[in-house]
Amino acid sequence: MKVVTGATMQLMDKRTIEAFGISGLTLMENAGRRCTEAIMAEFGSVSFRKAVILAGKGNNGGDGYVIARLLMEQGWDVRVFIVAGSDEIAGDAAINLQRLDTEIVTFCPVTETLCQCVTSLANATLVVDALLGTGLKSEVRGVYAEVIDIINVCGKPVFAVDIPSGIDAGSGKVLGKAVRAHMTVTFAAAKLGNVLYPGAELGGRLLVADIGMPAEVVTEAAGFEFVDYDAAQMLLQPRRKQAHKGDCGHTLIIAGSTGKTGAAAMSANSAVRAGAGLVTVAIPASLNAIMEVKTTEAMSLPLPDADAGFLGEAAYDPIMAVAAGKASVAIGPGISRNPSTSVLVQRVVNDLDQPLIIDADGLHALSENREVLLHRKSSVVILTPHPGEMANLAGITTAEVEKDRIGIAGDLSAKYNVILLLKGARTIIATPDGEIAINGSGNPGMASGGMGDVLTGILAALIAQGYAPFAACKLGAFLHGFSADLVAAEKGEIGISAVDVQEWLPYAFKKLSREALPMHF
Ligand SMILES: NC(=O)C1=CN([C@@H]2O[C@H](COP(=O)(O)OP(=O)(O)OC[C@H]3O[C@@H](n4cnc5c(N)ncnc54)[C@H](O)[C@@H]3O)[C@@H](O)[C@H]2O)[C@@H](O)CC1
Ligand SMILES: [K+]
Repeated sequence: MKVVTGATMQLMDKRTIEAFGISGLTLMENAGRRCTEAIMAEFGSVSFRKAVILAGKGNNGGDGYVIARLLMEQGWDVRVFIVAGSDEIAGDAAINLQRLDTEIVTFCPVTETLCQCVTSLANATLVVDALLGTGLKSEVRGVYAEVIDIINVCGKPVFAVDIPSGIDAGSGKVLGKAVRAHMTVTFAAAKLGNVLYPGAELGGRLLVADIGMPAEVVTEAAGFEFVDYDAAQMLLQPRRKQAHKGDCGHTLIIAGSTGKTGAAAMSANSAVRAGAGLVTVAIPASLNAIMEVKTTEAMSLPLPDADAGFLGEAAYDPIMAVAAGKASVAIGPGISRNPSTSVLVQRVVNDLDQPLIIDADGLHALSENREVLLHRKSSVVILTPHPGEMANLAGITTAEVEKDRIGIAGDLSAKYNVILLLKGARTIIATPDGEIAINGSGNPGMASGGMGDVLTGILAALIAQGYAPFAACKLGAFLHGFSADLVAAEKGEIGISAVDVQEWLPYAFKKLSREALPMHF
């Protein structure tokens, strides 16, 4: 699904009107009609049908007037409250306002005029939020903020036009105060504010409506890819019926140290569950016995131990030897932050030419010597930081990362010529040539240790199976979250463990597959 900023949507509107001769009035009519259809689909069968429409002074309000007219045509009782004076409404919105019976319209430019609105809401079937859309420019204050409070406490289903009022369409952030909607109908393409948190949560169920914008305007607009179920399904490749393990790739995972053998085991076992043909997990020799127990399908490879259960430079030669011919190499989960381990990671990342996935303590090692990324031999490097690791890599604070996740991920990806997968609620995947994908799966139950190790294993396995790097990251991030969603559907969100997500991966693949189940004769 395509996602754009509010500013891009305004350019798309402009191009549609100027280059294709489709008027703003037509777009507004279509927008209002699509919203009305969605309302009728949801509430058309209720016996008492009263809509209270709260409109702002701009075109979002204009959509609200169209909805008012069309719902009245369907026999609804409609009341429109406009948070502005009558002289403030202009353009297409004014034309649609004139089409309404003046008796149903009340202007509420100041707080004192809001009591009628509150009274009217008491017996409403639903409230339509047409206060502010992509034109929101600043923090919501004054009478707009009070109306948002009224909407949020009224206890009625809330239908948001384009985006919940108060959400910044370019970031999903709440500008001062925002409406909490049950459902949002957005137009032509989703806005970032519809899919990024907290906007995504405040919008409720999202529908993207076709308002007659030419397909080329939508496809050619600068934007982002939202990886939802349909998009992930398109990425999943069927496996050849004659496939053998040699076709499915051999991945090497270099991981683990004393106290963190679980990270190595989860990465290795997740690579198995994500379909790698063969998995070798390279660990410090003193941990081999426990690794043999924690992994069954994966082969463990004991490496020279620097001391009590961590790797140092003595492991460099054996790693280079065993990595030869591997389809992918993952390095970092639980590998420790010992100085000698960090030096080893830096040398290995510098010298290996296999596709690399670098996570966790591996990223810490790179933060201490970022130049390695510029001098490395491998043409495919995927970094999978969480916001704290990203902050270290970029030399900024975690708060700064969270302020502009897409921008920071994009910048670092271009700077180091790597695919940057920035984890979090709505994982961002950035490529050096400027592509950005946003993952749509996952749930708060994933906020627990080990989830990143599972993702590393999934990515290592997908790359080993021959997926192109960007496709592997999009599909891998989706499967990771989708598997957790399947676990949550069964067990609930709280208490989900990373191993649960690992073990549900085959079900996630199965649910995503377009293939019929194999028939056995
Ligand atoms: N041709 C078009 O441009 C179309 C626009 N459409 C609708 O129009 C919306 C965008 O319309 P507009 O650009 O008129 O803007 P909005 O209707 O989103 O904003 C309304 C007005 O609020 C003001 N404003 C900004 N921040 C504010 C704040 N914090 N507090 C109070 N007022 C604030 C702005 O100055 C603007 O005049 C879209 O979200 C969509 O709903 C649709 O009708 C489809 C076609
Ligand atoms: K709105």
